[in-house]
Amino acid sequence: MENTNLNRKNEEHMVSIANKSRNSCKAHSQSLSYCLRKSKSRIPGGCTVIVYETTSATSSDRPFSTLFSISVFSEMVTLQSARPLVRMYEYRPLISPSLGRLKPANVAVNNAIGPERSCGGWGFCCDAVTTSFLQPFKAATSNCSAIHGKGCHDYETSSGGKSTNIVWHDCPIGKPQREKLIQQKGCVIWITGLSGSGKSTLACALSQGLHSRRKLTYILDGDNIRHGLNSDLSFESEDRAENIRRIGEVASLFADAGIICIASLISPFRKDRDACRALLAEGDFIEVFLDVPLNICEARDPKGLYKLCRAGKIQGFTGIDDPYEEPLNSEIVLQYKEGMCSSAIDMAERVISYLEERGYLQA
Ligand SMILES: Nc1ncnc2c1ncn2[C@@H]1O[C@H](COP(=O)(O)OS(=O)(=O)O)[C@@H](OP(=O)(O)O)[C@H]1O
Ligand SMILES: Nc1ncnc2c1ncn2[C@@H]1O[C@H](COP(=O)(O)OP(=O)(O)O)[C@@H](O)[C@H]1O
Repeated sequence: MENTNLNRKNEEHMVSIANKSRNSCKAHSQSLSYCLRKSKSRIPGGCTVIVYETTSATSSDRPFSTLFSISVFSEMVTLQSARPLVRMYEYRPLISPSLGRLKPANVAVNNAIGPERSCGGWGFCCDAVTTSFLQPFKAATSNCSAIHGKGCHDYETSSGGKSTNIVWHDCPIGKPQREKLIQQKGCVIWITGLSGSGKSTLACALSQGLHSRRKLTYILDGDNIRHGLNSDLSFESEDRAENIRRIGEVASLFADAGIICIASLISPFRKDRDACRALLAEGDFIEVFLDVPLNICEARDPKGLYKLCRAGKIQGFTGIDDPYEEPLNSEIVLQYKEGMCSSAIDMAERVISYLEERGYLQA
């Protein structure tokens, strides 16, 4: 009897937060799990959440995405019998920047997994009231049993890379509270382009333009970060990927702090940029492609690096003997046209207008 009441209560709670989230998603075109996280909705104790891959879907606007299904069950599910309270779908990148390649699952919802068969998908039970929808993804590692384990715990531990038995701590002061305080919305402006395309100049003009409007920014410039945090990294492709991953993670923390973070780095590989995009809520990652042809960048050559490369003194230089994958769907493309290049200030104003139109310059 007690259990039935608990299940009914859970069911009502989950349906109400799902409805609320769907409505707010419509309004803000944000992902369901993000909305749930943002609305601080909680999965009730005793529920099971299963996240699994529904289809591998690639389309022109979501080239690296997979459709995932998130199902919430009212209790610890048993095979065959389970009917989810709520089922949601959401696109997620195939590659998780912090967890590597996500493990594809092979379960159908009516063949839902229980604790004893946890590795068919990413199931885990959540008992702690602090569980939020962010965590199924954070917790989704190949080591499902560590999550599902022997049942519910007071604290749900998860794994991330080499860290095991870690617990996500929440605080009532979150991004919205910080944003209200500084009257702006945290986001990442990701400037990509060849060496010499004008990334650092644009980043600086943008920071100045926003500063004069009393908006808080911080620049993460590839060159600068390689002097400190990333000084252990070379220009080999794995190290470039790690450079981008770290800067993406730091940028997302800045955005979470409510700051307009301007990341300016070559970031030559699409999948690395898309992985950084996936760290943020929809809309909060604004990719700016400085589309300047190689011959113009080479003619500028402010650091003399192209000359050194042509002289054979530098190997693996982007655009010469190392690849640059142009973005396909940048929010903003700033193009160099037939001898015409807008000034950095004009370009910065275009980005600022974009932010203004989308409400990022107010809380
Ligand atoms: N091999 C090679 N290829 C490209 N760039 C090189 C290389 N060696 C040194 N540099 C200098 O490093 C700056 C690029 O660093 P990033 O961190 O932005 O690069 S990456 O995103 O990891 O590809 C880049 O700075 P920018 O000119 O500001 O782009 C160069 O000054
Ligand atoms: N909009 C622009 N028009 C003309 N020259 C520019 C523009 N932006 C940057 N530059 C010049 O191009 C060179 C490279 O700029 P920089 O910002 O250092 O590029 P990156 O950071 O992409 O290597 C510098 O000499 C800079 O003065």
